[in-house]
Amino acid sequence: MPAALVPVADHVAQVLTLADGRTPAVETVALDDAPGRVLAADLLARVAVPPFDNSAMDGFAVRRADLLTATAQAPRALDVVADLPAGSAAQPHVGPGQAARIMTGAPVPPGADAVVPVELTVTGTFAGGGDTVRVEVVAAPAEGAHVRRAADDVAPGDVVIVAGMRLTARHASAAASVGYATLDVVRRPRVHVLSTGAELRAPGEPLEHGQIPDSNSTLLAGLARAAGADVHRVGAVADDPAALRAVLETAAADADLIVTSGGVSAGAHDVVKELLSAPGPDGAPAVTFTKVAMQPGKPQGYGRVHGTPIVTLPGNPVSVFVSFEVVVRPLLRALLGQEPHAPARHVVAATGWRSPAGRTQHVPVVVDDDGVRPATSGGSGSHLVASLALAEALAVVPADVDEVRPGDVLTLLEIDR
Ligand SMILES: Nc1nc2c(c(=O)[nH]1)N[C@H]1C(S)=C(S)[C@@H](COP(=O)(O)OP(=O)(O)OC[C@H]3O[C@@H](n4cnc5c(N)ncnc54)[C@H](O)[C@@H]3O)O[C@H]1N2
Ligand code: MOO
Repeated sequence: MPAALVPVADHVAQVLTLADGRTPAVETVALDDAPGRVLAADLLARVAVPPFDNSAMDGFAVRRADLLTATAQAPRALDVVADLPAGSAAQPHVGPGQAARIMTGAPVPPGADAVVPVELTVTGTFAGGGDTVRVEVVAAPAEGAHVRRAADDVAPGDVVIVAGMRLTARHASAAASVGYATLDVVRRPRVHVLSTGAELRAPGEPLEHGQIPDSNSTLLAGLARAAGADVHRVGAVADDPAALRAVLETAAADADLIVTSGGVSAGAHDVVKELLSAPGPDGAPAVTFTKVAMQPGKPQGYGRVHGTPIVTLPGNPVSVFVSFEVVVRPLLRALLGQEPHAPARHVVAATGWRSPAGRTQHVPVVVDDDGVRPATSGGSGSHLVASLALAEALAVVPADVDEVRPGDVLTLLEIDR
């Protein structure tokens, strides 16, 4: 009787042990280079946002108490004692019956407690050169009107970005706004990606009967790079144990993680399994090959080669994609000092489909207003690599469900992150 399939969560937990005891190395990058990187430590504001009380409008900084009775019929006149453009370092005192002309972003001067927009004034021309002119205000401002308070957004010492965050342009701009020109980020894990199979040719090469393009190494390299890794794509290695051994030795010397595809099932030429099942110096196999209760992606392996973590994925291209999302991405996240699993979202099925009993199904889906539906009529077929480009997410069907019905709630794995 065949051995029971390993539940997906148990397998992922085993693979994650490859990251145990590894502390991510840290490096400093300029803000422009920060998007795509992972923040190494909580970022505390060095300066407040805004750093000072400032005007939200072009107009006049005033004392509200002067203007309580101001209306269009009975405007209130004030003496204009200063002109404050954004960037002004001047701090003129605004006394009773006075105003300062002020532009958006300029510091609100001492004594003033509200800003009247220029549209609510009738004679707001300013003579310049320090001359005192008068402005008429036609409405009473609300308390603190159009004043953006210092530290409205964050105060010095506030946590602005938490460690482990995958940085975007928004994070880089937040860091700039609180006083940083550089950020400490996690060094990218070095990942070597290779494919195995005698049938594989490099993309674009002419194909003889029986041959196919190596699409898996392109897929894995792109996914790992987008997840934050520094990737070396080895490409395709023939089904030859000596050649594979040599490639793996080179990879182990350079990489933090090796990811392979193909050669892990029950075939006569499954070279990855054949080579790496052999016991290491202490007698224990360095790589464990197993069958996981998932579809696609059942045959899997994980372990170490010369001490370097390795994950061996099955060869079918959709299996590779699903395996990356389910198995490799959590490991990469762990190597980057992130929580292995991003928070799950839920969706409803817009249509029904079959799912293999006893295996968690991961179906490439498109996401519409009424829910998700398989991206191709072939569902989760593991060879449908060209149509995989249509997918917008993976829908997860639990192992104990063999039929999805319209309206069923499913977990959604986001892709292209
Ligand atoms: N007797 C059994 N046969 C198979 C089993 C099984 O349990 N018993 N499992 C099936 C499942 S499920 C999968 S998945 C595949 C996995 O096989 P391998 O990991 O050994 O992969 P290969 O045989 O090398 O290739 C499978 C398939 O994928 C194509 N392929 C491989 N590499 C690439 C690449 N780099 N780019 C594009 N396409 C690739 C390859 O040509 C094959 O068609 O085994 C089943 N068989
Ligand atoms: O589990 Mo295999 O990956 O069906 O296709």
